[in-house]
Amino acid sequence: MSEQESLQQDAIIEPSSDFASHTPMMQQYLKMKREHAHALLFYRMGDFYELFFSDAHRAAKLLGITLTHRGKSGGEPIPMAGVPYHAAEGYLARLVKAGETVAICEQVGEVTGKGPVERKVVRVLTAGTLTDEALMPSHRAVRMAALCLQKNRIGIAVLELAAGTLTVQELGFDQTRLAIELARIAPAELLIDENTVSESHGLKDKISFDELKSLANSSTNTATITRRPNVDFDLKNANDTLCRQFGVSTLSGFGVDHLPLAQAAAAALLHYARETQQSNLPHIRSLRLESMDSFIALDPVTRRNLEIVDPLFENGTSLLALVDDCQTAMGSRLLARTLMQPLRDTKILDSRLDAIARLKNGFHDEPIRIVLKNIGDVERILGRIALGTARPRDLVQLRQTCGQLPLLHHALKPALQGKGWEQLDDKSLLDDLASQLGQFSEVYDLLTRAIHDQPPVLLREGGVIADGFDAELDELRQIRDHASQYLLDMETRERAATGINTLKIGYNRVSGYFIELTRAQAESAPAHFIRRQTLKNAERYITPELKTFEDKVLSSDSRALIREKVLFEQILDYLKQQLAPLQMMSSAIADFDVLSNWANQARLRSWARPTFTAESVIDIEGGRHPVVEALSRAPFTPNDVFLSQQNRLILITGPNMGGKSTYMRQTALIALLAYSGSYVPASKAVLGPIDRIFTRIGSADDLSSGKSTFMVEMTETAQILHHATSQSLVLMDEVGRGTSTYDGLSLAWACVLDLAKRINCLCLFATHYFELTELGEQAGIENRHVAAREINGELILLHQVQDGAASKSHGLQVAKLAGIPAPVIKEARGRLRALERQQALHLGQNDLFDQIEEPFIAYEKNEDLNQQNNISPENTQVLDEIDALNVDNLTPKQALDILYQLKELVSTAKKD
Ligand SMILES: Nc1ncnc2c1ncn2[C@@H]1O[C@H](COP(=O)(O)OP(=O)(O)OP(=O)(O)O)[C@@H](O)[C@H]1O
Repeated sequence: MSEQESLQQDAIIEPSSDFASHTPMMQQYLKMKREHAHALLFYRMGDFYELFFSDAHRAAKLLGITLTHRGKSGGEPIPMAGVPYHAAEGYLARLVKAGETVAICEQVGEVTGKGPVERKVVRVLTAGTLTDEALMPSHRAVRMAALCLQKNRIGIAVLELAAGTLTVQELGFDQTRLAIELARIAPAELLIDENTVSESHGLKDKISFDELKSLANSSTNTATITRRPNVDFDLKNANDTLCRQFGVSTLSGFGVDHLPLAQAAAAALLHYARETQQSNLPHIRSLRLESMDSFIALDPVTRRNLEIVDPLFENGTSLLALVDDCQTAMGSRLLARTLMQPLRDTKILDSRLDAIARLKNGFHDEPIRIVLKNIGDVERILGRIALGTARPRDLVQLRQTCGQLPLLHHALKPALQGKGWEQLDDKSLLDDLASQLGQFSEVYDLLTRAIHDQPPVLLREGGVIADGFDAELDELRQIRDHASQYLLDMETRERAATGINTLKIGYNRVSGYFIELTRAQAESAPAHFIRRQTLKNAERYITPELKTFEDKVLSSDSRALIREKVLFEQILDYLKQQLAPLQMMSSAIADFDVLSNWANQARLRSWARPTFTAESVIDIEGGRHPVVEALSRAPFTPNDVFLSQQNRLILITGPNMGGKSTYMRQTALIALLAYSGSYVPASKAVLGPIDRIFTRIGSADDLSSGKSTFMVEMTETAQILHHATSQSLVLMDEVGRGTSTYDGLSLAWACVLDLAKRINCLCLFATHYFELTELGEQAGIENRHVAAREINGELILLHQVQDGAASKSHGLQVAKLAGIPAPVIKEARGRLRALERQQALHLGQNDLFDQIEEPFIAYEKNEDLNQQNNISPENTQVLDEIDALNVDNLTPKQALDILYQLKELVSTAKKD
């Protein structure tokens, strides 16, 4: 067994508890590890980060790196794993993705030769506090949330550290609402008070720990749960913490002074961010109060079903992926946020739609988008500037962005002047945003003068600060680069001054630089030559000038680096002073990007501007499903939807593959897009208020939660029946199909009535139960169907939604299309007829599993029989019908009905 294998298999060695028995370096390590017990400690050793003891085992396992050992502790080898510092980012990214917290410990002191170099944990990386470019996805925001629960209320705070945005809300505790909020926020890390949560009691007995975990890790998000000290959530201190952060004496300006739990949650986030970043977070300058009532609520199931941000299947396309053609990463992230939280305030939406109209109609978005292409991710760059972790190339991108601002103002001009402007508003959003952009010519000038055109990735590599920016740095570089020329020049000068032509300037490691004269010439040495060394035939001197030069040359490289660092820090300090207007500029750019993107999408895809009304309606003409339309090669068939005060529920019937799900989803997506402030895939869309979108679409076994398909279906249905209101949009696809026919039918029946009559919501209900279409006679419920034709036995799906119920299911034809073998289809057809006959005869079957009264002949046998007797299947059917009749039990009305049916069968057979 190799040493590596034996180490992997060994029990994890813990450090000896006798502190004094460790080497000074190990003592330093252990002290630091004690302070960061829950983190993997990356301990800097020269060009490596090293991990020891159990950290080494863990890192070796997670990263697949070699586990070895360094030195001994209590007579045992110390397990060690290491990664080179210059390649650390990739490893860090993998660890954080795996949910680990990593403390980075750097050497901060000088090497003195006495004891270990001073070290300090400079940063702690956690899933929710990432800000490094290489560690986070560029198009997805990384957010961290904190929950503070007391009695029946909960405070929720959300921090996006890289962008410096902090939002809070406080609401009555309700698990469903919490689920909706966590799905909207999609935090990467969730902080909770260690005193209020336990494995056995969950969060103050209100929600079990497993439930909380599953809310934090819904189908659309994965979050690490981090327990934090109770004191971080202290209600009394929270106000102070926040006031200090924002430099105010009261929080009333933020509208949160009466929300102690929201404050406590926000304070907990700040404590954590400060601790992990070792920074006072200067870019977090305010706090925004949110209310979940300002958004259309979307639970995790609905987000998933509608494939808003993530597709249901790996190769699928989400709505976001389809419509995101933003030119900047900030724009893409804002677009995702916009779709994640559709707004209910139609005034804000209308102002955004006005802006899109103006951009789109005059084609003004095109030049804007061209300029935006050259703009960097300033939002995150500013975050790194504030945290002191900005890198040279961050400043290059900031410079480039500032350089683009005059071009952006120029590109905006026609849009601001109002050409192509439809519905003029007094106060235009575009004007507001343009005024927030600013010019930043000073920042641009400074960065142009200060930062090299193409600096290296890291400051410590040198060559970041441009030549000509700082005289001291220039001189140091000059000395370093031109030392030999300088010496030659000095030599020429000294020869001329002394008249000694053999004067030489030399260097050796012991004495450094010197001027050498022959013994004979030594007498002519001028007074400022200071004797250093006497040789057999020569004298060596130093001069003040040469001494200064020597000091400069010998240390010029490291001094140049130190000087560069000082200058870089000064530039960061200068930029920190400008954070507020720079952040405003970056947020305006993101807005322009999103608005231009919507304008471009609307034009490309022929989308129409939606209108909002106070009446509870959904009136869509020529609606299309944006993703199906874009991805399908065949032309998409547009369809109308009309739901109003009188028509609350549409029952949709029709064949499989007919387009029922597509029709329902497109209705929800049109509403979602409209309430995200976008044009929509329809020729007209008028929408009334919507408080929440619910979906019960498709189903997959949720084996991890131990729920069967039917159980999942019923749980989701129950949620809807409990929580939908008259302003909710509800999509129900084939409810009841997961159980026996009659059970399912009865449930679906009762659900339709409850949705339409009691809840009175806006509802689309797709079903294969034709019996349900009877309900279409009732007030508020309307039958519609997806049309299909059978021509010469071939099924043609028209995807057109028409009034009335479907007349036929065509299930077997669709099965045939799907490639079910012909004998199976034939068998199914026979079975179907028998079933239909029984239904027609009102013999009633309690359950599909009951024995059908009539003995059924297997299809092969049946076929033989038909051939023998030369009886067509239709004839057999008619004869079977008659044979199965129990004439004595029939009422005159039933007898007449059967006669009609038989006649229908015969005439259909004749036509075929
Ligand atoms: N309006 C339309 N225009 C063009 N193609 C469409 C339209 N609606 C649906 N389709 C196509 O038909 C396919 C099936 O649609 P959909 O899944 O909505 O059918 P369905 O009626 O819900 O089927 P099932 O009852 O089997 O669930 C879609 O994937 C799409 O390719």
